[in-house]
Amino acid sequence: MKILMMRATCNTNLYLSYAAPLSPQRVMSMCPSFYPVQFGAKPLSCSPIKPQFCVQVQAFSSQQSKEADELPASVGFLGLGIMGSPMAQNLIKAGCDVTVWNRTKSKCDPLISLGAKYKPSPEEVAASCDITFAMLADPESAVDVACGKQGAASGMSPGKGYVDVSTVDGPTSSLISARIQSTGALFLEAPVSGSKKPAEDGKLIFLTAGDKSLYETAAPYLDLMGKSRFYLGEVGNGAAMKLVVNMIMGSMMASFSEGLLLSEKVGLDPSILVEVISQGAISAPMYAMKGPSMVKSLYPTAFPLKHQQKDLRLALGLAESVSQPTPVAAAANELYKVAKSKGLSDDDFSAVIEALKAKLQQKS
Ligand SMILES: NC(=O)C1=CN([C@@H]2O[C@H](COP(=O)(O)OP(=O)(O)OC[C@H]3O[C@@H](n4cnc5c(N)ncnc54)[C@H](OP(=O)(O)O)[C@@H]3O)[C@@H](O)[C@H]2O)C=CC1
Ligand SMILES: O=CCCC(=O)O
Repeated sequence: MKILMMRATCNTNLYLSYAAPLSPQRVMSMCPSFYPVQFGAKPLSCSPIKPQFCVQVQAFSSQQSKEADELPASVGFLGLGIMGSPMAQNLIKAGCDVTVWNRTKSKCDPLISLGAKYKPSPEEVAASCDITFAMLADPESAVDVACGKQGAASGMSPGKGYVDVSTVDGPTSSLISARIQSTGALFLEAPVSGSKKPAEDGKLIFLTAGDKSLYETAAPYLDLMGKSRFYLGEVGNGAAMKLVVNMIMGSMMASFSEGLLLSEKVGLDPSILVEVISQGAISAPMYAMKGPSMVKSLYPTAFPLKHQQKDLRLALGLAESVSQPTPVAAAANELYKVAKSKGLSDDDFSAVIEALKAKLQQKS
């Protein structure tokens, strides 16, 4: 039985409380950059679900409490790559007391110039902050920074919280959660939907799961970095939601690449294909944003291809764990692997089109 309650407040914030399965429609609603979603009064229809996918969802489409003077806590930020840097910057710009760490120290410097404090290890950041966020490349680095030597867990204690916003798989998140909780501290996973520009604009979508009280404490910070947040229940659900979203995205990009190349091969102008798509039912901001540069064989990095391949690999593992066939994603994953082998790991994931070009050249 589904319950959907919506109410619009006078300041136009929309609060949506939704007790429902993790339906395909919910996944769609969490990737608004790919498909326009309309919340209606009518409940979305859901297919039968497995108990492990039953979650409590609370979504806040928000311009909520963004006043830094109401934020007493000191905040740590570990991992200052493409995403972590702008996210930490938004906290600093809002007036938060932020302490940063990054493996490559030079990436801390611009943030220190903006007013951040610096500590030389994750342990020292965690020891000096109330809440510590981590935005790391992959499961290995997320575990290392949280649980390794001089890792954040060594600096955690009761009263503190650790919020991992990296994209990892559920088992990795559970492992980090257990280590953090063993110190008496609280854990929340909160991977994000949205890329470099939404990170800069404070418009990310947080897919959170884990300790509810930490979710509530962290909410004002999430709102400084994002435009909405979903609370999905127990640890692993946020990771799973993120992997499903990125599995869809990876396949979409591979399919788009095939279309661009096929249009060219049959004598059409791929730029016109981009325009045609933009006006129809399959239009997506992702195609409109990446298409014009893909036509010019340019791939300025917003989401590194190596991370997209990592997400497909982890999503396929998730599917395997529940015996769910995912042939389209598996085929897409092979293309990203080819692209990696051609040295495109650090290009944008739209460079996957080069893997198809390479296949064409092999044939001719
Ligand atoms: N870019 C995007 O559009 C999005 C990315 N994500 C996810 O967010 C996470 C970060 O992505 P992004 O910022 O793009 O990635 P980057 O590759 O730009 O940054 C990765 C960060 O991880 C650090 N790191 C890597 N390996 C280690 C290690 N062994 N020990 C310690 N630190 C390490 C890097 O440190 P150093 O600087 O020293 O290399 C850097 O701070 C990934 O999980 C990604 O999948 C999620 C949404 C969108
Ligand atoms: O993990 C990367 C996601 C990129 C996006 O949501 O646009």
